Amino acid sequence: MLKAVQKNATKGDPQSVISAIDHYCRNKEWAMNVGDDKGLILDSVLTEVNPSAALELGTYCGYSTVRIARLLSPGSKLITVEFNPAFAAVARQIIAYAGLQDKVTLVEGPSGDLIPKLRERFGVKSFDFVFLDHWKDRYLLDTKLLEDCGLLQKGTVLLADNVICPGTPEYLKYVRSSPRYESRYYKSNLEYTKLEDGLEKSVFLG
Ligand SMILES: Cc1ncnc2c1ncn2[C@@H]1O[C@H](/C=C/CNC(=O)c2cc(-c3ccc(F)cc3)cc(O)c2O)[C@@H](O)[C@H]1O
Ligand SMILES: [Mg+2]
Repeated sequence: MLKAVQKNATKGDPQSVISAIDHYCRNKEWAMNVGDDKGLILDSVLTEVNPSAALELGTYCGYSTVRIARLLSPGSKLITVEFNPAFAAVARQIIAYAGLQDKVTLVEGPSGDLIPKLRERFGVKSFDFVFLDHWKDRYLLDTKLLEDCGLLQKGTVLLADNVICPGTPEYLKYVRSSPRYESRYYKSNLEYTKLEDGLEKSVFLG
């Protein structure tokens, strides 16, 4: 994937990096990026929220990191969390190739350990936007951890990938039944396939 970006994308042009990855993953080797179909929904929700402080759980190779960071207003920041050093190393290069390194802080380690430290380490008061795309059985745990750490404020938008495939049943049940969230499902398809998948947008009500 990184070679495809270096070969086919233009340095400093995030859209060309996104297109290079999508082309590679559609034609050469599937990978678990949010992809171009769900990516358009991510773009529109992000543009609507226009966050000054955004969090991504599960950087992987940085595809959604680039999608998010390219749409941030000047001065806004994205913190992305990844515990696999090999994936983090690739992501850093892809983020830098897109020229977005000044907007992105990639933190290496498990989300459960890092979330309670984000305030003291990065001076984050709270997040306006959270993209969940890491291990599916961590979505609910980490959402509750974000609540308990006071990192969500009234109006914070959580956007979760893969709520159908592979699926995140407990997380969905929680955000759809809790009076503290206003939740909505955006139907789409699993990246680079015709299978159904979708994103769940949940607004924290405080
Ligand atoms: C607690 C903790 N802390 C920090 N980093 C963490 C972390 N837990 C995981 N990570 C990191 O995040 C990524 C993991 C993403 C997991 N995503 C998926 O499993 C996934 C799978 C599919 C899929 C669908 C149909 C299939 F047939 C096969 C696969 C599609 C997707 O879009 C996915 O996101 C990966 O980079 C991992 O190191
Ligand atoms: Mg995903």
